Amino acid sequence: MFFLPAHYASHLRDAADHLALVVDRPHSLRSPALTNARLLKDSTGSVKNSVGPKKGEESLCLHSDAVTSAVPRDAMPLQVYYLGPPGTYTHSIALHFIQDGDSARSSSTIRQSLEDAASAWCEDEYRHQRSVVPLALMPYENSTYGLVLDTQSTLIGPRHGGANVSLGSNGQLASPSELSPVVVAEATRAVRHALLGSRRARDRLRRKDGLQALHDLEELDLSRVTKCLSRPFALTALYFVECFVTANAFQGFSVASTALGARLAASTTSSQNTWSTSACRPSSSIPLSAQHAAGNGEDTRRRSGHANVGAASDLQNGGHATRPIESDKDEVVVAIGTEQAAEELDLVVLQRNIQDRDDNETRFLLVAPNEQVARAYRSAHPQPLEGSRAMLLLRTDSHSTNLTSLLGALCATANSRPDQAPVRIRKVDRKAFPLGDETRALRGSTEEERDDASSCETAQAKQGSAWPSVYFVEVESAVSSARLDDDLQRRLKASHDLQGVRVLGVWQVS
Ligand SMILES: O=C(O)C(=O)Cc1ccccc1
Repeated sequence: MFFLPAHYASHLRDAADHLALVVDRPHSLRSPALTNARLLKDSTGSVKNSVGPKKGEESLCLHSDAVTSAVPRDAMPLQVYYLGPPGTYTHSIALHFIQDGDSARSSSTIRQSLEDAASAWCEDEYRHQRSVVPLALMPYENSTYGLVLDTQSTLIGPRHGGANVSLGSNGQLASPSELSPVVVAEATRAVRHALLGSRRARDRLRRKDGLQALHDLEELDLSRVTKCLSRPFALTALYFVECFVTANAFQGFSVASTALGARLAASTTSSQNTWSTSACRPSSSIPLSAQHAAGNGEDTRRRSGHANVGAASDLQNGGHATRPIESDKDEVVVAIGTEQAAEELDLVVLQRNIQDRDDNETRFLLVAPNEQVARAYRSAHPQPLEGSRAMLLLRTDSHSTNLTSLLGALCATANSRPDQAPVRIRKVDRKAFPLGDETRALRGSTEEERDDASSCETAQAKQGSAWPSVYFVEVESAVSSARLDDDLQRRLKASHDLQGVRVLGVWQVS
């Protein structure tokens, strides 16, 4: 595979009538596809496109026998870790994203996906080889629900979020220096929620003849549902859930991922419920994450484009079973998730498209566990010359931080110097650490971390209700990501107002 500037695409379109033309989504995580034409070797020559074009931005992906694959296939394959088990939204984005030779692997939590990527890198190091570029794919924000808090905590890094040494699923240790997340790409995808259940659940929900329809949902009487499992973003942001879960007084349960909810719903096939409170919590206590084993499902993209899905591990083995969730023989448990989860788990789609809005989207970030991996990714995926975005991180001890001077310094420095590219501040998010569990997590195991934590708490005590916070500042520029990176680093060094700001990643956008 090789890359051409986008304007060559129209010439190729005219000239190569034996080539099938495909429009590839420009903001696919496969970064070169963002603005460049891609030529892919394909034995069928048929149009292949699983993701459509977006808002008129097009890059062309041409398939033909006649074209030799010129993207360096000697480049290391990507290994993309995602929040599992297979069938999550993140999984489906990972599948869209990976190509020949790349693989997607399931992790139990969002944080674990980064730790797994870090330990895959360490494992290679240990074997004195470089076989893969391990990355974590993380949902960052949903247009209806908002920010994904576990992703934010993970991006802040182990120093601020918990343990400073972590163990990947492969048992490999990743040290703090190996876990320093760097964002390398992003993708935004529409969310299509489906209501999923077992065949038994479907049979129990079927309306009996003569029963007055309570709502217009096919022949199913959803008022008979007793429990609904999903990730908080689906449980709390749906009018559907409000109507059928809350109004009918059935309980919503928050689980670590939508596919985990589906798996638990699938396992409720007998009157005796088999899942435990360690796997899911009533949604009133959102946000909570089940720290369950999510299976070691691995998808390896084959030339045919199909994925091999690995077997899922037994959920009950990974958790710390406490007490079973109360259930009786009339239990009807459903889940909200992807239609792919129904396929993975042999569940029935009880209702599709239950999202509030069709323009509901989730934005995902592709994250390298450290700068070395980010460099390996970038060298295999040349960045285009224009259009980039960066995420900056600022940790403060209070919420009275002078954002005006911070943001002002970011822009003023840039705009007042002709040799620097204008930078536009796109958005600012904040993750607060109120005195509580998260602040306690700041008490790391090293002296430095304990000092950090206690200085936060002292500052809080002095300032009354002030919370230590981390700000995520996203900036955009028309220049290349390499140039923006250079510019930002220089600005951070030059401005006193920007002390303490760290660049969490610079990547291309179309
Ligand atoms: O649970 C899932 O299916 C996920 O992929 C996680 C997630 C969390 C928030 C928004 C989108 C996806």
